Amino acid sequence: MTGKGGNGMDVDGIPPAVLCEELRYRFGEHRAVDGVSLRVVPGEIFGLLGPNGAGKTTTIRVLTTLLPLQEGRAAVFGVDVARRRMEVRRLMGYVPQQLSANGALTGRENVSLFARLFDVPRRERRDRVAESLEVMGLTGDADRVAATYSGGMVRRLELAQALVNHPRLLILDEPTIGLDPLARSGVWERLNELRATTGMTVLVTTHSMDEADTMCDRVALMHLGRLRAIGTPAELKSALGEDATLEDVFRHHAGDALNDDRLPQGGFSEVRTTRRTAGRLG
Ligand SMILES: Nc1ncnc2c1ncn2[C@@H]1O[C@H](COP(=O)(O)OP(=O)(O)OP(=O)(O)O)[C@@H](O)[C@H]1O
Repeated sequence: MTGKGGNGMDVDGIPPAVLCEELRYRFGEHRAVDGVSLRVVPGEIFGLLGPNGAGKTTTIRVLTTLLPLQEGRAAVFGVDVARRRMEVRRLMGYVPQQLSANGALTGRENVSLFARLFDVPRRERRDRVAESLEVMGLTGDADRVAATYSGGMVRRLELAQALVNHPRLLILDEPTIGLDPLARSGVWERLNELRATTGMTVLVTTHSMDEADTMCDRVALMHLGRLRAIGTPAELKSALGEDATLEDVFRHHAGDALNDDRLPQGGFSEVRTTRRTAGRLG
């Protein structure tokens, strides 16, 4: 990681892909995000980890400008999230936890819709849509309605939708939730290829410590609105002991939060965790 200079710039003059400084967000009296500071280096896959209710989605929603910035500072490639919202939106692709594809449309129609929403110039749309579908391995299935796709294909379709904008930063909220191991590795394979070919920065939230360990360059462990640890998976594990897993690291910093029923999880999170993406489209 490069060193830190003044006004959020890294010393080599390149702004971080994501910068959060003392970010806070409250829902009424409840502090969902409580003083989060982090920087994501351009080109890395950065994992924001934590149990239900940790504040991951709220952090992401502030970064994507879907929630207003209440306190602190956030910037994407040096562009201030509070003051230059439209510019920030143009820099990023976002795949939320909620379904963002329409089962009644074909894969190609779904991606075309996003190309229009993102204002991709009309003469470039066809090629951009085809390119995004190709990158996500969906060319052969592009003209089938999405309701016939498997869960893994739906997730890759949602990634294709987010990519049609040629974003510099891709933000993914639980991209592999509800998918079987094969579909999970399919999604990660495509993300890795994408990063290798475009140098795109990826910010991903996940509950899965195993996935984060293998797939992320660096991770931040979040619990009850605060960051408890940040570093490469190897650094975090070796600081704890020779055979430590990332899950051990998490337990060290956050107790038994990974399966603590007393946490403010809410029924909806439970449903989200277990539902199958394909089923949602049927
Ligand atoms: N719209 C809302 N109104 C009130 N409280 C909310 C709202 N959205 C989230 N919260 C609360 O804020 C806290 C952080 O929620 P958030 O969704 O950011 O966590 P998370 O780490 O993304 O969890 P999950 O993995 O379940 O998505 C939780 O306690 C949650 O109940």
